[in-house]
Amino acid sequence: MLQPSQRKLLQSQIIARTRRVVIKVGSAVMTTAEGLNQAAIDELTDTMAHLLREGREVVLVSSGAIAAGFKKIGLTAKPRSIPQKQAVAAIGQTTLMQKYEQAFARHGVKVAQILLTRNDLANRRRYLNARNTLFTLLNWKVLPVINENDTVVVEEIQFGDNDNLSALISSVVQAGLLIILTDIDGLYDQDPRLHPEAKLIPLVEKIDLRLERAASRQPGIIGSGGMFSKIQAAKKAASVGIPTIIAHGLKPRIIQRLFDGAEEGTLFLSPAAKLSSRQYWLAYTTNPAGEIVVDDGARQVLRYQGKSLLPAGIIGVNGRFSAGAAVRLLDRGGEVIGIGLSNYSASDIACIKGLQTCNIQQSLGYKGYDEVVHRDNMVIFPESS
Ligand SMILES: Nc1ncnc2c1ncn2[C@@H]1O[C@H](COP(=O)(O)OP(=O)(O)O)[C@@H](O)[C@H]1O
Ligand SMILES: N[C@@H](CCC(=O)OP(=O)(O)O)C(=O)O
Repeated sequence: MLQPSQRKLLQSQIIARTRRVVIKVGSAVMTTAEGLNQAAIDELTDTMAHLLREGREVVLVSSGAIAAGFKKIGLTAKPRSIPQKQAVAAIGQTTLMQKYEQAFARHGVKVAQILLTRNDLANRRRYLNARNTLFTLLNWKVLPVINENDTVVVEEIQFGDNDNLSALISSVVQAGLLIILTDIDGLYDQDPRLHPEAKLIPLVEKIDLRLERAASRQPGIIGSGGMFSKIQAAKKAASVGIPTIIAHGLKPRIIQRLFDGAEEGTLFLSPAAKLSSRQYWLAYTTNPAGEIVVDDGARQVLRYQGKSLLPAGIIGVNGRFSAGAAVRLLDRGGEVIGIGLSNYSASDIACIKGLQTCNIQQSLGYKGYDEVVHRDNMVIFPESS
C-alpha cells in the first residue's frame, strides 16, 4: 500500500506528463452571497492562463449558471422547481460566459462555450463530433468552457452534476489530469459538517466502499452533487487511466501551486489497468434502455473469459428496446455486471433466450448475429468489493 509520503513523487510524475488538463470549478467556488465571485474568477483564470503559457492545454468545466441567474433576478435562494431552475440557468449562463470572456481576455485567451446534455454524448456519432469540436478548439488555442445544458435538460438525459460531466470530458479529450475545485480542502474520512474531527485524506490509491460511504451526497447550500459525485467522477476518471485531484478552489493560486507540486487536497491515482475510451463511453455515457439477465455460466464467461453473450446464456430481458440499444447485463441476483450494445431487440431476445445459436434462424425467421452482445461492444465492471 502506498504511503501519503509518496504523494510528492507521484504528483510530480503526473504533472510532468500532463499536457492537457480538465479543470472543474463548482458553484461553491464560483459564487458569493452577491452573485458570481469575481475575485475567484480572476484568480482562477490567471492561473489557467499561466498553464497555457507553459504550453499546456486547458479544458474548463464550470458550474455557476444557476447561482448567477437566481441572484441576478433578485431571488434569495436557488429555485426548486425544474422550469425555474432552467430559466435561471438561461439567465445566468450568459453572465458566466461574459465573466470568463472578460477575465481570459486580460491574458489574450479566447474562450468557447459548450453546453452538453447526456444525450449529446450517448450517441456515438454525436460523441465523436463533440470530440472533434473540442480538439479543433484546442488546436486553435481557444479554451473550451463547458457546462451542462441546464435549460433543455430533463431528468433522463441529465448528467446531474458537473463532476460526472468533467470525468467524461477528461476521457473525451484524453486528459493527463482532472482537477475538481470545490469549497473544501479535499476528501475527508467523514462528512466534516457532521464530524468536526474528520481528517483529510491526501492520497487515494483505489476508491473503495469505505471512501464512497465517507463522501456525503448532501451538497453545500449552492452545490449539486456533494462530495459523493466528486468521488464518482474520480472513480470514472481512474477507470480510463486519468488521476484526479480534489482541492480547495478558493485557496490562493491553487491550480498553479498544484502544478508546482504543492500537496494540496486529495490525489486519486489511476490504476494501470484501464478502459479504452470506447469502453468508457459504453460504461458511463450511454443511456441503457433495458436489461438482459444472464445465467451463472454466462456470468462467469463474461466476467472472467472475455467472451461474447450468446442467447443460450440469457434467462430474461427487461424493458423495450431496439437492436443497437445499450443495455445493462445483470446476473440472476440483479447485480449489474456490465453494459453492452444489443444486436437484437428486446422482443427478439425474449424469443431466442436460452436457445442454441443454430436455432436463432428458426425462432425469428432471420439470423443477424450469433452473439446477442458482442465482446467488442461490451464493458464488464469489476466485482463490487
Ligand atoms: N467526506 C467529505 N469530505 C469533504 N467534503 C464533504 C464530505 N462529505 C460531504 N462533503 C461536503 O461536500 C461539499 C462540496 O460539494 P458541493 O456543495 O456539491 O460543491 P461544488 O459546488 O463545488 O460541486 C463540501 O462543502 C463538504 O461540506
Ligand atoms: N450546471 C449547473 C451546475 C450543476 C453542478 O454540478 O453544480 P456543482 O455541484 O456546484 O458543480 C450550473 O451551472 O449552475
